[in-house]
Amino acid sequence: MTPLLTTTGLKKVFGGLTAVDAVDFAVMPGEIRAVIGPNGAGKTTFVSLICGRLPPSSGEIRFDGRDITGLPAHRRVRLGIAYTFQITSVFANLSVYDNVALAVQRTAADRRWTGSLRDGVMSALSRTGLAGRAQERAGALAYGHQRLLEVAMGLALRPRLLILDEPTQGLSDGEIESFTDLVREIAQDATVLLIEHNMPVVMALAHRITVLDAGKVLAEGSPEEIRANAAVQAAYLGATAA
Ligand SMILES: Nc1ncnc2c1ncn2[C@@H]1O[C@H](COP(=O)(O)OP(=O)(O)OP(=O)(O)O)[C@@H](O)[C@H]1O
Repeated sequence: MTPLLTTTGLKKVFGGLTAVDAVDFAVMPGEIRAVIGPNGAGKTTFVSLICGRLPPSSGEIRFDGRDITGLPAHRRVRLGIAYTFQITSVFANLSVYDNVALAVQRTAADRRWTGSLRDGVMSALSRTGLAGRAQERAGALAYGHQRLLEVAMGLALRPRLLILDEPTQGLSDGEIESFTDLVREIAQDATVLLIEHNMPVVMALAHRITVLDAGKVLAEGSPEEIRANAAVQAAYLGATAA
């Protein structure tokens, strides 16, 4: 099987700071991959390079065998890369329904969604548990529900690779549980790249985990391997995981 996504020698330098430092990375189709690491490790910068929000300083990104390093973000969305932002990117004054409708329209314009607008919106809202809030103003939703709305907007883009950046931040314990089920369901027809600080969520969901530290890959492996890795414990896990 060939990887869906690879990065080779991927690097991002901000002034004197190397935020992502020569990262070689590969994700297989259908995988749920978690990227973890201490604050400032370079996780958000790394996924921003993958989705095209930031240009790399050097290195290469391939998606489905194709070199996408120079492609603008909107072209990557068309290829099936969707990124839910760490900072809520919903339109506060539009309804929940209309926010998702914008994503469905975009997908329909690319002919990647051929059903009705309403079916596309309601399917994404049902999967995220937001169907009952379709007519609410997005800005009036609780923070956790706004995060779910972002996931619904990401799903409406019908991605092959869904990048979730700290999706459980601000969710209650019950919401985290349903979110975990949702990610498993999403992974039945998409590949998931998950940046997450909540270690129980990471350990429950990820097939494999990549640990970044100071922009470099410190370790990579199954949840069991990462849990047992002494270098990871020293850099990170000891402080945050039970
Ligand atoms: N636009 C930017 N300009 C300058 N420095 C930046 C910029 N974006 C990020 N950095 C720096 O790059 C480093 C990596 O940041 P990044 O946000 O990618 O880390 P992170 O692992 O996602 O952290 P967190 O877990 O806190 O979100 C940090 O030192 C940060 O201050």
